[in-house]
Amino acid sequence: MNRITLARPDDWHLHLRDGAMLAGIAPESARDFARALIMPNLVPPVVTGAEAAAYRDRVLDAVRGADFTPLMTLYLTEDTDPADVARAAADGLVAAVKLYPAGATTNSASGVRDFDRVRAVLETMAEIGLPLCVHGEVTTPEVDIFDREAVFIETVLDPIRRATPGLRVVMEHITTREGVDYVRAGGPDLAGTITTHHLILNRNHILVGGIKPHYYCLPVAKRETHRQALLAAATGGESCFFLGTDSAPHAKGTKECSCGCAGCFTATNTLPILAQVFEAAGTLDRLEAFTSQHGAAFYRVPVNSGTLTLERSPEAQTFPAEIVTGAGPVVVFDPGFPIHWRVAR
Ligand SMILES: NC(=O)N[C@@H](CC(=O)O)C(=O)O
Ligand SMILES: [Zn+2]
Ligand SMILES: [Zn+2]
Repeated sequence: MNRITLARPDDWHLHLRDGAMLAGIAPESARDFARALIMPNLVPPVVTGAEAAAYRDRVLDAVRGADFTPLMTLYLTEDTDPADVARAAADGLVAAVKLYPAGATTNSASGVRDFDRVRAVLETMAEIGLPLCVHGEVTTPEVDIFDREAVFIETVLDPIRRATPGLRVVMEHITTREGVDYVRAGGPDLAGTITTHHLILNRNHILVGGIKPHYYCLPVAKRETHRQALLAAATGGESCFFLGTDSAPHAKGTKECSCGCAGCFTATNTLPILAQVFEAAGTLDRLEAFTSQHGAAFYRVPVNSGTLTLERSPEAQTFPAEIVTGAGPVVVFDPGFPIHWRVAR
């Protein structure tokens, strides 16, 4: 197959930042994606409906003219007001609430420490059907970083779900076989997003032959067996798994330094990379389900009416190595193998 046409894709987990970074990188997503779920981990975070409305306007300014709808999220804190969440959902302003365990990842200092303190918000969300998106890692210093997702499922996520019947949950950027198995067994109220880079990277890619700061993200890539489980989940056609790129721009200098930031920037070339990965797996016919259908179904929005066509050429494609922004250059994810697909313009 040399050409494939999909309903326009959605990115169900995207970081667009703010200010000069937002202005520089938002077009990279708006070019190929019709909608994206915009993460609220700004500094300070997007906590209230009013803050989400203002941020949505800034995102719309940044993509000026593009056919792109930002779906906003609220950052869950121990002080979040359930009534404000319910209002923002009823107004169609927010599509989800995001749970960051305090200290788990980039800009998560305002996250949740005591899960009992967010019980009322979670109960309201269960009543109105508003999904909770979860960064699923414990932050306990004793727990090994490669085990943090699996331990989170057992000690945090499963208890929350049992205590809050009807709560709809998305386990974001799953990185382990345990995550895949938990989502698969979780029934219609549970889904999992999978990133582009976690379909490609295992932990060797980060560490063997020299440290690769642009392959460092959280949750960190795991052993090859876990990557294979993620690949089987993404390409297997099961409706509980869909694309959330977690494209997370950081200025080059803040990744290439002695304490580099976590995040891979994949917005620019995600769809060509995914076409290559699905083709290699012999499942190109399931790419559209992963990029454009399953997520829409979980979030109860129609599949996009526009289309996007990918075409294959014998020669490898080249993509920009960096995106220039007013906040510094952002290095574009390099999968480490040739990509023969490009988006037809
Ligand atoms: N994934 C990352 O490594 N980083 C994300 C935060 C996140 O999604 O956890 C970021 O905001 O940079
Ligand atoms: Zn995260
Ligand atoms: Zn993220």
